[in-house]
Amino acid sequence: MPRKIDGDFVTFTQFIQEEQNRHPEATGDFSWLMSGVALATRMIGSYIRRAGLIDVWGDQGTTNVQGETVKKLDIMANDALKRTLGYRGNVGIIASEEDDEPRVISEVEGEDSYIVMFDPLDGSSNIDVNVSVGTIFTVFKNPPEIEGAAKSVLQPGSKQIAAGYVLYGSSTVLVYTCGQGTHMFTLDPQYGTYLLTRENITIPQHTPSYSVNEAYSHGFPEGYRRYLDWVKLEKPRYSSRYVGSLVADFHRILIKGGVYFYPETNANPEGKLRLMYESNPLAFLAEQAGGAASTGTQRILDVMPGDVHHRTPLVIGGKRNVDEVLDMLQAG
Ligand SMILES: O=P(O)(O)OC[C@H]1O[C@](O)(COP(=O)(O)O)[C@@H](O)[C@@H]1O
Ligand SMILES: [Mg+2]
Ligand SMILES: [Mg+2]
Repeated sequence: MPRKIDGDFVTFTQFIQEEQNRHPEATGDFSWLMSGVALATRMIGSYIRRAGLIDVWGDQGTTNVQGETVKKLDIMANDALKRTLGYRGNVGIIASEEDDEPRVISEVEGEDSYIVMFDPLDGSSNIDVNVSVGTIFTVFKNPPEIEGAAKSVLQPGSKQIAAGYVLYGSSTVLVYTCGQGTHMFTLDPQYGTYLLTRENITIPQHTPSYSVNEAYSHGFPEGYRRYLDWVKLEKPRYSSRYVGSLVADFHRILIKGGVYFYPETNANPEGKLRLMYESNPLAFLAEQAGGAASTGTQRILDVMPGDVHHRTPLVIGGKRNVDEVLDMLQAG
């Protein structure tokens, strides 16, 4: 059972406060920022749970900077995050999958100025069919010495100060790290509060399970095809799971282990997933849970981004599972 304080579950806000108390230099602004993220995800969760009762299904009728068809819920989620973060006063810059460029939202400077980047709705192709989707976020310090939002956001993932996601599934869970382990909170629908349910999660080192969209494997680099042939012959037999929502596929691996990969493909020669608000936050969570995350040739958190929508291949999961894939890639 999760840790309790005086017999009560630990709330997300209490947990952040505890972490901050371990940092005497912290000013408390950070927990105010995180409460903004938590509020926005509760709003997004309520839209998702009422899908069909309110108009959230279908396309918005526009295409985003990624060239993807934008869903109504992508925009509703994006607006919810921008609104709640906009009120915080300590968020200097935001960037989103759905916005062309990062934007300065307040002139706050110095130690208490943060950058927040997010994928407001992850797994868009699953919205209309009631399959789990998510929201992914990451927080960096806003470097006062760098001019302009476009440059300020270009920091390697190793500089993240916090990251997480919310999975809108059979229950709504928030998974979070600020570099002191990876922890999970479950939304109590009765009180609308995120409560600590798993602390210091550890990804199993090895689980015979992989997750990939094999429909594209003919376009994968040879090493990945070699891995897929190898796992099918291995004893005990590996199982395969693929939801098609990155957050849902990653969450299963966080709890049960295995490996997820989205390599370079013919359609996406640099990979499909975005470094800043998909691969980096999940890599931070995975490493804090004893797992690993790679581009196939480099640790994700060491990648220097070229721009805010930088794409990257991703191999993520239990350490030994990831090593098995990387060994196949190197065994060229
Ligand atoms: O349909 P594909 O090519 O397998 O891609 C699925 C992947 O694309 C994504 O939907 C991309 O994320 P968005 O939905 O946020 O654009 C991931 O969640 C998922 O893992
Ligand atoms: Mg996504
Ligand atoms: Mg998205």
